[in-house]
Amino acid sequence: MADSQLYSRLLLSKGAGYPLWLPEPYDDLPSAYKEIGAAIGDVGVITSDGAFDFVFNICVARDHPINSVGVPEDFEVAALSHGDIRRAPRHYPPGSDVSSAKLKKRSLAINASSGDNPIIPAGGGAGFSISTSSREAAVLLLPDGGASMDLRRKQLFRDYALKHADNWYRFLNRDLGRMVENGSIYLITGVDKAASWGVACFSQDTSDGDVSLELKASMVASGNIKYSWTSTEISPIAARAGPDEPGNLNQAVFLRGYKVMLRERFAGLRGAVKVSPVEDAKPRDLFPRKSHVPYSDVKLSSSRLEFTGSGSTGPTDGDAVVEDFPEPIHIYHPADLINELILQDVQTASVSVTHDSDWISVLQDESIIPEGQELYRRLLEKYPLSTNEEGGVFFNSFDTSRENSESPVTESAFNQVLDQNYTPSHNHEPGVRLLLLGQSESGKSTLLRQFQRMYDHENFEKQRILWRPIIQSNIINSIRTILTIVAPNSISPRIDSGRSSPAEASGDSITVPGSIAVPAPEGTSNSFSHIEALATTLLPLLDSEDGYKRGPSVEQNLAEQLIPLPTMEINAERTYRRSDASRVPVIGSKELEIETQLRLQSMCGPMVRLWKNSDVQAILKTKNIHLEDNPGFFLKDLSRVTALDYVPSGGYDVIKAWAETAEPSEHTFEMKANAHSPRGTWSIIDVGDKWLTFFENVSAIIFLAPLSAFDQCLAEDPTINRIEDSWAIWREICSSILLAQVDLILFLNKYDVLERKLKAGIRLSKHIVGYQDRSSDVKTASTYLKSKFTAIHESHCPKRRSLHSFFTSVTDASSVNLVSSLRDMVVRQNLVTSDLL
Ligand SMILES: Nc1nc2c(ncn2[C@@H]2O[C@H](COP(=O)(O)OP(=O)(O)OP(=O)(O)O)[C@@H](O)[C@H]2O)c(=O)[nH]1
Ligand SMILES: [Mg+2]
Repeated sequence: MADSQLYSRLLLSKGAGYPLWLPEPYDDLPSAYKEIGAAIGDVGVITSDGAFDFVFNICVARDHPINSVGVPEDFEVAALSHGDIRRAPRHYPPGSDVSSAKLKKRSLAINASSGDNPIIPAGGGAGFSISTSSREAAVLLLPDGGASMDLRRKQLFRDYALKHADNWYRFLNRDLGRMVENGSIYLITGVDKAASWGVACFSQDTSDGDVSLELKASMVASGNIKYSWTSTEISPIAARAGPDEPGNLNQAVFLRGYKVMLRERFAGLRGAVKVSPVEDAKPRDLFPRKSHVPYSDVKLSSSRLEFTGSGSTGPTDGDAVVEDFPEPIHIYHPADLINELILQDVQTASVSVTHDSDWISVLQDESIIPEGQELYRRLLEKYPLSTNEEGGVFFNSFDTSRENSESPVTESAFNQVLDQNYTPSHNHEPGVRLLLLGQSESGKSTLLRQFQRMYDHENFEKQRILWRPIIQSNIINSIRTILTIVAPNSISPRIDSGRSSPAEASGDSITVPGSIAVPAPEGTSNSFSHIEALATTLLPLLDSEDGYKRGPSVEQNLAEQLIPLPTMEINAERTYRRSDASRVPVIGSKELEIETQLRLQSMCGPMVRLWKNSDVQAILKTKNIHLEDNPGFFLKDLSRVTALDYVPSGGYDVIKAWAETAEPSEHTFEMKANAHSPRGTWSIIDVGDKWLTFFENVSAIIFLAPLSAFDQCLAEDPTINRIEDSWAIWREICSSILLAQVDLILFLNKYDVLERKLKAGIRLSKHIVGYQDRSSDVKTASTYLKSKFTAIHESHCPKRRSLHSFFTSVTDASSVNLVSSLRDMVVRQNLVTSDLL
């Protein structure tokens, strides 16, 4: 089987439409077409090498440059209304794959030691490696992601196709001499497009260990990234990558539409139709051995095609019959046999159309698509076959009552649709796309919440209650931190085993390796036994956290409108995340949440006493622990947040709550017009630590650097100061060639905490050697830290660009104003072209 056939056959079962082995537009097509690639309204055929051979488009006028090949005689424009096209610009996030088999995928590390320019494609690292142990597989890899667009009002095209089918075949075969087989004409109603892709497939008789491939990025002269496959196992794998000239979102990886078939008007032909039993059918068996080529008046003399002349059993009116393919390469498309079977069953019909969504809707999670006859059987069970007055037949999978209520077509609305369909790729991404970057706990999610609070207020309000388990977990964490320091002997056995009972734990004989022994300040033995007693009382609380089941992160649970992005394996050296998974707040069941709230309420008194205890405060101070500045600190609000009817407040609790971002997510906001900025859609991506994977079509990056982290080290490497780590990430972002065009906004965050720490006497010079003996006031310190960031920016940017930097405390309500001025700035600085807003 040809590679293209194997590939499409394996990926058809994914239900995304017809997969193209050759996503790039053919070179000889009109340049206006090549720029945008396949689009809604295209009429063409799938070729045996797995491409879409475009002929004309029904949505634009006959003299549109796209229709330079010509249009059928009775051509009329298929008029669409505004809103008829549903667009999902980021349907495929960068680094996505569509694969027929289980795949191990990894982003490749950039080899920093090679001294190469760091090329960081959108997919992260220097490309991807994939491997599978399956016997056969087809895979589509989209390093830069992809968009999808679909016609909402498909009925319009269905009726159009039924009406014009005859004309189309006449035009293609008689006028253009294309010799397209009956059933092959495809009217496109939906397409998935990408700017880059890799496709691969193989099939081998025996499974011989893993098959692996690497899709690697390289930069071409235009400055764009091009991908190519490398493999050590050339033999069984067919693989392609493209495009050759990257830059446009014009590569069609999946098509959806109507397949159109005419009734074969000759008895001899109908008799030749052979339908194989479903169980042992192979793709080529599913097609008639004689193919009908309607309206061809070409004298066919090749061995493949034979014109059988006129006569009672042969074609007349210039029709041709393709006879006896020596090794026919039929392009397998599920809709083809369905159309044939429909026409067999409905003898009065002269033309049949089947939409891809019809057969997709009867797929049942199968790894290989069932044969057409089985699909036809399922379709008959699900939808009625309907005919129209002109002799057209189709599966009626639509709610026709809705069809009649469609809004009338207007000229301007139609033009808008054309614009949507035919504007060049860089204009395809409407609105502002902001990427939030920065080391862990830098304030990315907090800033996002400020955006949500301001611009998606209704949802933000609705979601407040969902933060309660997170806040519960934050409180318990704070108590655990205190007890670990002030009463290690009481709680450490629990930390170790998580299971020992309070009776066991309180025994003096238990020795705890690694626990911190804090000497009791003189004359405080009474107080210390009081602390021990409090610790024993509070121990069950620590257990209650252990009862939390691992679950999705709060970001995943929060809102339906969040678009989850895929988790990718990222090179460990490039993650700046602490690896302590036990710190990830998780959400358990509602019952557990209520139970925990009850416990918290019943222990509110002991918790307050523990926190307020002067010895506890003294010990924390001696050990330089400033709990108030730790993420998720709620001990000052205990009586409020432990109330049974507690609902987190939006302005304070939700903003202060601490939940490590486990999964990247994208959030969309509809921004209303204000005095400075027009209306527009903004999307903000909070990537957690998976940041290398996402920067396609980003308008600006907001980099958050927590200034207060100057006295902290990375948990995973205590030799690295967190501020220095921030500088290292910043350097990497500034120097990236691929980000050279992206505007950078620097948030020097947690200014409030920096100020408190300095006032508390923590000296910057003790932790940042270069600070030397400068003054310890917050102004001097913050200006110094900022100058380090700006110097890195200046010396590492591949080309000059301005930097917008701010001192921020994104937890403060005032940062809402900053967010709104940021909005104006993003617009003013022309970070996006104004026509998009
Ligand atoms: N006081 C203060 N706290 C802040 C500030 N910014 C963030 N925080 C707190 O710091 C903690 C971490 O903030 P997040 O927004 O979760 O940090 P992040 O960058 O999303 O962290 P990850 O998801 O782990 O990568 C939260 O508890 C915030 O309330 C700030 O400017 N001032
Ligand atoms: Mg976060």
